[in-house]
Amino acid sequence: MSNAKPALRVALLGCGVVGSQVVRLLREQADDLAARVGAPLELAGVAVRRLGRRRDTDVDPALLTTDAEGLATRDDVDIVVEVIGGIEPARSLILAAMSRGKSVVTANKALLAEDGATIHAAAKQNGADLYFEASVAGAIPLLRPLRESLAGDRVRRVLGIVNGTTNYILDKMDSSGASFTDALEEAQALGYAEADPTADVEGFDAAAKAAILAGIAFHSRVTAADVHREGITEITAADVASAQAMGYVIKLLAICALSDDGGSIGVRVHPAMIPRSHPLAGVREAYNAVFVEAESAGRLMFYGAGAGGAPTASAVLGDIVAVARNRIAATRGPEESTYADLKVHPMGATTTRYHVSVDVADKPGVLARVADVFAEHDVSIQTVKQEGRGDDARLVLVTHRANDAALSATIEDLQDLDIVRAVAGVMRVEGDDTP
Ligand SMILES: NC(=O)C1=CN([C@@H]2O[C@H](COP(=O)(O)OP(=O)(O)OC[C@H]3O[C@@H](n4cnc5c(N)ncnc54)[C@H](OP(=O)(O)O)[C@@H]3O)[C@@H](O)[C@H]2O)C=CC1
Ligand SMILES: N[C@@H](CC=O)C(=O)O
Repeated sequence: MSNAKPALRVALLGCGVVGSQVVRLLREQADDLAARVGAPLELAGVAVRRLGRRRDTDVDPALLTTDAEGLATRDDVDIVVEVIGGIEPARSLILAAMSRGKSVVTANKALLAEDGATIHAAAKQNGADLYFEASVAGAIPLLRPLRESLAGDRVRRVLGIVNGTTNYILDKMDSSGASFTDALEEAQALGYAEADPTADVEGFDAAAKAAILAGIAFHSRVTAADVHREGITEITAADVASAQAMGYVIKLLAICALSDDGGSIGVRVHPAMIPRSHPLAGVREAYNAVFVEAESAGRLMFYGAGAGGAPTASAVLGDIVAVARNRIAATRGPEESTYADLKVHPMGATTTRYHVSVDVADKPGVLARVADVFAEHDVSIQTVKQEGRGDDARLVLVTHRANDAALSATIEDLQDLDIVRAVAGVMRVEGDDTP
């Protein structure tokens, strides 16, 4: 009598940048996967929007369908992998699959950050597995370490680069002086950018990832709407060059941090100047890197490919193996943990540092009047430099940490001073105090 377990059948919803690589890996690694799972994994079908479209890998045409719901709910399907993206129809498809007892693997950060509550509740109600490692930082194992390996610790901060497209763009602008538009086109051609790159360059993608990270790290429900978000579309080649001249590099950072009293969380995504000696400054191209700071573990760094078909498919495959093993063992992975129920505090209540360039009239008393405005808002100046420019001068100030609301009020009041020609640049500074 044979001990071979029957195959586990996988329905793939979406066969684009990520899905086509999932198909390839399921085929090329079939024997290894079967050995690791303890049963073969068989592709039951592949749902797409356009049947005739050219794919990046060979897909048996007999497996292709446009009836995603029919496939996701078929009786002969055990595992549903959603790599369509967006809110609908992805949400309805996942819910339909769970209601029919399927295990679900998804890479869909937009959906989890907007309506994770519904998806997690359905997983719980139906006793279904929900794995989503690929939704944050592509290939990097980050969610499972947070959910499982660090379950015995207290995370205080998660900080890093979680969007490959914007890192690619900022890196190209920094290393070759490329324009924003040229660098974005390259990132799109390489498959890093979302279908609509607005999600990347305006920081929505990073904000969705920050919401997922904060929710897991702090055992609370955090949605994309809770995240303070600024993108990189306003950053010019001149900003990049001026940061470079001062020994800084501009990166789009996601920062999720517990307040000092541990009673709330700050979750923000914005461009920031970091010193070129900081480890995040060396994160090039579409790579991602995330620091997790936990009370007992100290500082951990996770680094790797944050976007692209094959790296993301690696994370999807890892989840497929995990849910397949769970099905064979008749068990489930960990449920969502939101017991701490911490609230997200507004950006104004966060402490940050600013780098400010102000064009002023070059005459006596100007520096004192500018310094007075900072003092009125209780913002302490760390360094100030002055460059002459004919009748005008440029003051470049870097502050100490201060309340973000006080920093922005300082900028508003500076703009009202008669000796100020223009506030030429304002950017947050991170990393001087965090290697
Ligand atoms: N690209 C990346 O680097 C990463 C992506 N992700 C996430 O992975 C997911 C997939 O991304 P990606 O592969 O880049 O996206 P693509 O746009 O490349 O692929 C989307 C796929 O979904 C199919 N599709 C769209 N609408 C439907 C529908 N109504 N029914 C059935 N199929 C449909 C498309 O079909 P057709 O091919 O016929 O148009 C296409 O095959 C997203 O959630 C994304 O955020 C996560 C990490 C990294
Ligand atoms: N567009 C995203 C893809 C992965 O999530 C990125 O650039 O990081």
